[in-house]
Amino acid sequence: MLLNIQNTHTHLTGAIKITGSKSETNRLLLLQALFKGIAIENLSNSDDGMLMQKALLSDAETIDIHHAGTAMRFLTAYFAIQKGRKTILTGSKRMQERPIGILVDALRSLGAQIEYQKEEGYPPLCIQGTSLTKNEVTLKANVSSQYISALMLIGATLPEGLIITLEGKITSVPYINMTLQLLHQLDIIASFEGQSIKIQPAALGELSKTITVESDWSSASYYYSLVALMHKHKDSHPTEITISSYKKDSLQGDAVLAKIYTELGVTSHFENHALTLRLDAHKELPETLTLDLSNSPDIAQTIAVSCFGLGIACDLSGLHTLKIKETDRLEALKAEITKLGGDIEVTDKTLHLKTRITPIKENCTIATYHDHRMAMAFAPLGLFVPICIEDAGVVSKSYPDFWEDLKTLGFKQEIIH
Ligand SMILES: O=C(O)C1=C[C@@H](OP(=O)(O)O)[C@@H](O)[C@H](O)C1
Ligand SMILES: C=C(OP(=O)(O)O)C(=O)O
Repeated sequence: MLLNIQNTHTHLTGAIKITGSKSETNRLLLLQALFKGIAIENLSNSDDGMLMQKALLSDAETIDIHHAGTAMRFLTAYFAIQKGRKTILTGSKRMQERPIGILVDALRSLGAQIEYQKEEGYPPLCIQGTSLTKNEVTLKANVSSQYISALMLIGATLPEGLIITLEGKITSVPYINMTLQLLHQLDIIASFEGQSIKIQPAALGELSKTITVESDWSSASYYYSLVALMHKHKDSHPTEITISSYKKDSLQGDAVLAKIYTELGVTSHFENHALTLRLDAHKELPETLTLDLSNSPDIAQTIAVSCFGLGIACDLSGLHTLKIKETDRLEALKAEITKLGGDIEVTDKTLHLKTRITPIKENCTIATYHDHRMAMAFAPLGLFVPICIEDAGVVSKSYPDFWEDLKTLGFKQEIIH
């Protein structure tokens, strides 16, 4: 579906309800399958969350997880400990290009039986479930934190628990802390200090807990971007978008958005789980926004596009994980921002955008590369020019209601056949 979107209104106000964090949902669903007695509220309605749920309920031999990277990694650990069960775990063409060797090696060193079906180091996997015999493992921590969270999630089910030693610079640290905090909420004794994670064994089936998932902060990023981009109308009506349900003390690293976007003139106000984003029309924008995003890789696209829209430069670092996500996000950003008239350079871990001196090109078609975040990150530019988003349905990976929610903010949308 090719979608042409635009918002010519000179003011932006609205209230939007976003469903639960995809990351928290994926963790809690897996923990729920391992430890009976967990109830979850405000689950994510994302495709990835649904796929995770379906996979955990299925007794089929072949499980296809499509584009859901977190689910792929977590389920590899889960099926590795399903004694006596054989599972072929596969995914989309892109999933078969996303590396999983570090996790497979770690699980094998604990006693897991996992074979590659096609290329060494990549899905699909043939997993023969068994009891893991060891309780100590060492793995590289600089490629994806999902490998580490996957091990942490099964750690408490092992008879002696699990000690994980991390090698190298740890990437996406808040996601490891999120896993740790959720284990704590289930009264599992676990620690993460320096390069070492320790998980104590826990009794299976003894829990009785209800956990409410906070709404998804990565999805909130697109509203931060919209409010920031209203700088062009700063002399007109107040800009204010309320999103729910959020809290100040989040488990999600992407909550750093509140701090980052103050630089771009967006203030955040929490009240009774509602988060109101307001434009601070007097804020003087920086010439260059400089950020290390190694702790919050999923908001890199939003921030790059916000800066492009505002016409300011940005220097983003810590982007080494972007190349192995739904697409090579660095190359995708470069291609699409260039198409719109931007001057952008990328390396394999950084992005440098120059101050924009020419107007944004109108009626460009943004390619989305099977990546939900490409579609959603570029959509706010519809505040400036009509913009076409290719394969707009791709947003369902994390935020199926995105286009409907944008409509409520006055975005006109036309499907082009
Ligand atoms: O654990 C998680 O829920 C996630 C971890 C991050 O991946 P990396 O650790 O590979 O950066 C993030 O990009 C992904 O969307 C979700
Ligand atoms: C990278 C992402 O997801 P995953 O790795 O779970 O596919 C994402 O949602 O931006």
